Amino acid sequence: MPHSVFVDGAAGTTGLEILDRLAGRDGIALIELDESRRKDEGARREALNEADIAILCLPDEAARQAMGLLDLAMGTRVIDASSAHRTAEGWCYGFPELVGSDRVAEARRVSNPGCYPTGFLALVAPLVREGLLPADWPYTINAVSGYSGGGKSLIERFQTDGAPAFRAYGYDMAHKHRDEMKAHAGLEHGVIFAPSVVSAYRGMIVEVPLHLGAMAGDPTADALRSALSEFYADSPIISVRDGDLASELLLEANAPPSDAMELFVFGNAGGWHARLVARLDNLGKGASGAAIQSLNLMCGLPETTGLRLPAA
Ligand SMILES: NC(=O)C1=CN([C@@H]2O[C@H](COP(=O)(O)OP(=O)(O)OC[C@H]3O[C@@H](n4cnc5c(N)ncnc54)[C@H](OP(=O)(O)O)[C@@H]3O)[C@@H](O)[C@H]2O)C=CC1
Ligand SMILES: CC(=O)N[C@@H](CCC(=O)OP(=O)(O)O)C(=O)O
Repeated sequence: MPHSVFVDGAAGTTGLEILDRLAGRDGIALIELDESRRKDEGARREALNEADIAILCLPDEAARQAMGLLDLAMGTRVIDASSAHRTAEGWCYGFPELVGSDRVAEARRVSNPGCYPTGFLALVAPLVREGLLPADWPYTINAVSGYSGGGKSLIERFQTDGAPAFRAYGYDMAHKHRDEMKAHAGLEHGVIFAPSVVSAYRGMIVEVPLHLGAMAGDPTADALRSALSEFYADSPIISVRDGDLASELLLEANAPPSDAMELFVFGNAGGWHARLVARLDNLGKGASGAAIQSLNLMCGLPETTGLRLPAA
């Protein structure tokens, strides 16, 4: 029997990329609502409850409302791409490399990680867990994203005459991703997060600069890189690159979709300064690709089925 899947918010940026990854896949039967019914509450209620798995690609408030439309007796499992449930009780954080594929495979409620937290957590969470980086450090994250990260409204803003070339934001110091980063890295302090947007459709670079020399235990950039390489050795999605090979990291204006994520650890000659960097597609491992990875696990399929990964 195929697994029936309903994407609520299928006409949005994340939803469309999920449909693209599901196109032509065996074992999946899509439940679709046409344009006239896609926001109709009754039609959505019916589709949500008919599905084996519902993927919510909605703004936070609409995602919470969708959860209220579910009849628990129907047993629909949920993957929520919004930030409504990322630190909520009873939800599995959909980052299989960090929480374990088995936990995602068995979960009834999976919260898809945010795009920026995906880069930050991939770099920092394993190193904190292994005691190589302190949990009580005041971490800072500098990041740049393609404009599709802001959904339809930001896409329109960046594709209209007079669009900015660069937009820095988050100056209220209260970006919604901060709690998610702190919670899932197991940190003691809130992070300082400096996000920005460039005039490229997709892609992001997330950087964590570190004064290693001021940390107890004197971790070195080489030690951090080795630990990450070992941690992700079996991952077909996350790879650790040799920092010596990169003197610059680029985002292409028209990059194709990718579900891969590359990690870099750059260190200075003395080894007391490091820059931990993740490069990923905000719509790939940062959103739609991650949702498909979780969907695959929940359906008992190989976790990379349907993902957009570069040829090995
Ligand atoms: N874009 C990205 O890179 C990432 C996005 N996310 C998250 O994924 C979710 C979706 O984001 P994104 O795709 O970018 O946003 P978009 O704005 O591109 O799409 C949201 C879609 O939801 C639809 N929608 C809004 N309210 C309702 C409702 N009540 N019922 C049914 N449909 C509704 C919108 O309809 P309409 O078309 O009429 O506006 C739109 O099609 C958000 O929570 C976002 O934070 C997470 C990680 C990365
Ligand atoms: C460029 C841009 O605007 N990005 C979004 C985050 C995108 C994302 O990860 O979405 P969630 O809302 O699901 O967390 C922002 O900063 O709010």
